[in-house]
Amino acid sequence: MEFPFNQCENRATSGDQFTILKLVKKQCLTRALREWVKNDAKRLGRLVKNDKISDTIGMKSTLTNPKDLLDVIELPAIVVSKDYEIEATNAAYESAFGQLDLTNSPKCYAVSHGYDKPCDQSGEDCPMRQARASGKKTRVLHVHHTPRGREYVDVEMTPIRDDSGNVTHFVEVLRSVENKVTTHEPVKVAGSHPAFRQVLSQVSRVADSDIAVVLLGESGTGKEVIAQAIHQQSGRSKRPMVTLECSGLTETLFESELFGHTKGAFTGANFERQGLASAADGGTLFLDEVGDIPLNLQVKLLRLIETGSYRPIGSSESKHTDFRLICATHHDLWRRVQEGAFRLDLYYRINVFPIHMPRLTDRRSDIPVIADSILESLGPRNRYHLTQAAQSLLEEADWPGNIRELRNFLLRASVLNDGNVLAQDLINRLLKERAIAMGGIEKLSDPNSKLTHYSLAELERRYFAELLEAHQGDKKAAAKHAGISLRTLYRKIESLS
Ligand SMILES: Nc1ncnc2c1ncn2[C@@H]1O[C@H](COP(=O)(O)OP(=O)(O)OP(=O)(O)O)[C@@H](O)[C@H]1O
Repeated sequence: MEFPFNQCENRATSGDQFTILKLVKKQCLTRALREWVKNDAKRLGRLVKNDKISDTIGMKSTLTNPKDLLDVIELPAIVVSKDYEIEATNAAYESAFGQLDLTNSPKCYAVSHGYDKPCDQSGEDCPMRQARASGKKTRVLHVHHTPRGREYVDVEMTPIRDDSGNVTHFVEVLRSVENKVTTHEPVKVAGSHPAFRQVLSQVSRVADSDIAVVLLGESGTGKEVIAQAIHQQSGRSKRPMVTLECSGLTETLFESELFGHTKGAFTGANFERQGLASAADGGTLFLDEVGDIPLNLQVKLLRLIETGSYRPIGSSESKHTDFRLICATHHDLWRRVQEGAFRLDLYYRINVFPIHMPRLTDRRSDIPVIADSILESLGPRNRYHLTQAAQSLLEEADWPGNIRELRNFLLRASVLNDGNVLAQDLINRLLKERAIAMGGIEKLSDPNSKLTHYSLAELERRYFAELLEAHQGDKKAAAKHAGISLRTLYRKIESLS
C-alpha cells in the first residue's frame, strides 16, 4: 500500500500510529529519492552506476530502500532531514568515512564537526541553510572532521520535496577536495633572493636530522610550503606529513583532532577516530599557528612532544607515536612567553631550530619567478605569461598578504583576461582597483555616502579590507571582531579578492 506523499509531515500519537508513520515516511523518502535519481543523479555522469539507474526508475523498481537508491552514485552521499538528522548513507560514504549508527538519527553537524548545534550557529557556513533558503541546489566548500583528519569537502545539497512541494529532506553529495593529512607531490619553492637562499640552505641542513623546526613569519610567506620541503627532504618522506591548524581550536576539538577518540566517547562520536598524532607515526607532525594554542592545552601538547605518548578520548589505554615536529607561527613567540600566553618549557621544546621567512616585499626580485611558478601551477593547457612591464608592476606593488595575496591576484587576473598574455593594462587596472578597495574605505564611514551605492560584494570587500587593516593583518583578531570563525574569514578573503 502506498501512502499519499504529503502525509510525511503527519504526527503520530499512539504506538501503532508511530509504526505506520515510520513506514509512511520511509515510503515518502524512497519516492522522493527515485525522483532525485530520475531528475538529478544522472547528471553526475560516469559517477553513476547505469544499471542501477534503470533499476531505480523502471516501473517495477526493486530498490525500495533509501540506502540502495543512494548507492546509485559512487560519490559519498547521505540523506539529511530538514531537522539535520542523517537518515541514510550510501556505500561510498561508508567506505570513505566509516559506518554510522543511524538508529538514533545522528545530527549532521555532530557527525561532520563534533558540534552540538548547527554549523551556522557555531561560526561555520551551513550548506543546508542556503539550500533551504533558496529552495535550490547549492554547493559549498566545507571543512569536515573525518576519520582521516580534517578535510575540505565540496558539499552539494539538493532539496527534495513531498507532493505538496514542501522540502522534507536534502541529498548531500560529498566530494573530497584536498586531503590535509598527506601529500606526496613534490613541492615547488620558487625564488633565489639571498634572503630566501638563506632559508633554503637552512632547510637542507636541518632536513635530515630529526630536530624540531619552527618557521616564523607573516601569514602567506610560505611557511607551510617550507614545512613540506623539509619533510620531503627528510628520512621520513615515505610517511605522511600531518597538519594540525591550531588556531580557533577548543579543548575537545584539539584533543579529538590530535589524540583521536573511541566510539561513543562523547555526543557525536559515532565511530572510532584515529588522531593526527597516530597518523603522523613515522612521519612529520606540522603544527600550524602553534602560537595560538590556548595555555590550558599547551601542557597536553608538551607531554606528547616530550614522551610521544597520548591517550585517545574515552580510552584508558596509553598509545605511543614517533614523529618529527615542525611548527609555524606569525607571532613573536618570545613575546608571547613574556606576556604569559605561551609556556616557557614548550617554547624551548619548539624553538630548537628557528627559520625566519622573509616578507615578499623583502625579496622583491623573486616576485617574477614566484608569479611565473604560480601561473604554471594553473595548468599546462592555459599557460599564462606576464609581459615584462606587467612583471615590473607586480615587483613594485605592496603585498601585505605576501605570496598568498599575489597568488589570489594572479588567479583573478587569469580569469578576467581573454588571452594567455597578462599585460600591463590589466595588471595596472587590478592594482588600482585593489588600492581603491583599501583606500576607499573612508567613503563607507562618510555619512553622505549611501551604502546602497555599492554592491553587496563591494561592501563586503571594503569591510574586510578595513577590518584587516584595523587589526594590522591579525586575522584571528579580525575574525573575532566580525563574529565569524577564522575559516570563514579566510573563505571570505579568498572569494572577495
Ligand atoms: N616559493 C613559493 N613559490 C610559489 N608559491 C608559493 C611559494 N611559497 C608559498 N607559495 C604559495 O603561497 C601560498 C601561501 O603559502 P603558505 O600556506 O605556505 O603560507 P603560510 O606562511 O603557511 O601562510 P599562513 O601563515 O597564513 O598559513 C600557497 O598557495 C603556496 O602554494
